[in-house]
Amino acid sequence: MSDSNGSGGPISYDINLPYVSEGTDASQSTRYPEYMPNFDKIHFDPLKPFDFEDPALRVQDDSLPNLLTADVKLTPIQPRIGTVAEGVQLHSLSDKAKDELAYLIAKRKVVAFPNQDLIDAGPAAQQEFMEYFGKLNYQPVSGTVRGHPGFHIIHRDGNKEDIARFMEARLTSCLWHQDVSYEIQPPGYVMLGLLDGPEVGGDTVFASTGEAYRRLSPMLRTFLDSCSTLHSSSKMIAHAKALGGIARKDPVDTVHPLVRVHPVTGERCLFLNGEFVTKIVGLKEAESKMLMEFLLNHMMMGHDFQARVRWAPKTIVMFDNRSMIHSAIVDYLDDDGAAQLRHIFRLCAMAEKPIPVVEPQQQNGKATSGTNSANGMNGTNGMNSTK
Ligand SMILES: O=C(O)CCC(=O)C(=O)O
Ligand SMILES: [Fe+2]
Repeated sequence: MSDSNGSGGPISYDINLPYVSEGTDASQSTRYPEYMPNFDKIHFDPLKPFDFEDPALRVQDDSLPNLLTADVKLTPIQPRIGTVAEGVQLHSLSDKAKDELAYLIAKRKVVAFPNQDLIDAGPAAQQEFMEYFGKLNYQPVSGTVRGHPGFHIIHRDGNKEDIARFMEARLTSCLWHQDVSYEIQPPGYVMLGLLDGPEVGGDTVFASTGEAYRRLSPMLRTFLDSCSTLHSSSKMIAHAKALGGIARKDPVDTVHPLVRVHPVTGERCLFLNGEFVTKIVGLKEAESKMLMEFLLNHMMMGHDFQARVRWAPKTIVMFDNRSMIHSAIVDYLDDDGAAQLRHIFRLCAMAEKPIPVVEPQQQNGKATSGTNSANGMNGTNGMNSTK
């Protein structure tokens, strides 16, 4: 597919591919050797359909009394998106508080939790925590934690040659994407946990795909509401294999709506990224390429609907993969172009099959504008952004 990241070259996903080969002495390059990327040869069957109910829909009281106790302080990162939540320990939340956590993330889209005990609670506790929010994704190509296949591990330390090769044909390290968008039920709530990282740099940047949608003209929105796109993991898997990596799953190709309705907020969100989407179904090649480039550029350029998260070790960030597109920022290089240590894990909780605005049968001429309002909770809810 065409370039969406300003490099002029084809898009690949190799910035997340292994930088530590088997046999590397892990203890030299991390305080968390258990989380060094593992590439044991395991094969997973395709994900079967599963029932999903968003935990946020169980919330009765939008003041979130179980989560936002007196010692919790919420600070907005940007007025409408992003919150830093101090005083919450994810590890000790009740189920009711977890429902409210889902609600908070659905509303604010990305929430950072500094100083989390959960970081030191180990992979089993972290996986169990995220299983509350949906079925865990097992990563097809990237490093994981042995015995805990829900983990996707990024470990960068040095990697001078890899980074130089990666940057050879590109202008930026940014790869804007939604995680695992090619699955039939792609992730909703996603957790990132920083084990170790540079003092400055290595932020993660997020853009609101709902606000990106709302900025478009009503005429274009109506057209996009009826479009669908092809998401595929084929290229990522072929690329991993070409580099001598493993593939734990067969490629998955899925057609998704280009605009999806959020099951909690009712918001319509663009669902399109530069990593996995290969085309807009039904358009001619040039039309599809042009429209995808336009929409991706719009999301990447819209600094007035973006938020950047700054990290410190033991910070956990949770975000909503249905209403956000995001990118890592690899700017923590020394003068020689070698990366400082950054070691982070990701756990993705798979959610609903993306809800279209226009049901496919309506697209065949019966109706032109759908009004799938999902499950309410749209508009104000009295939740202050600081507490
Ligand atoms: O490293 C980061 O900041 C984000 C990583 C990411 O987006 C991913 O691995 O899917
Ligand atoms: Fe990601």
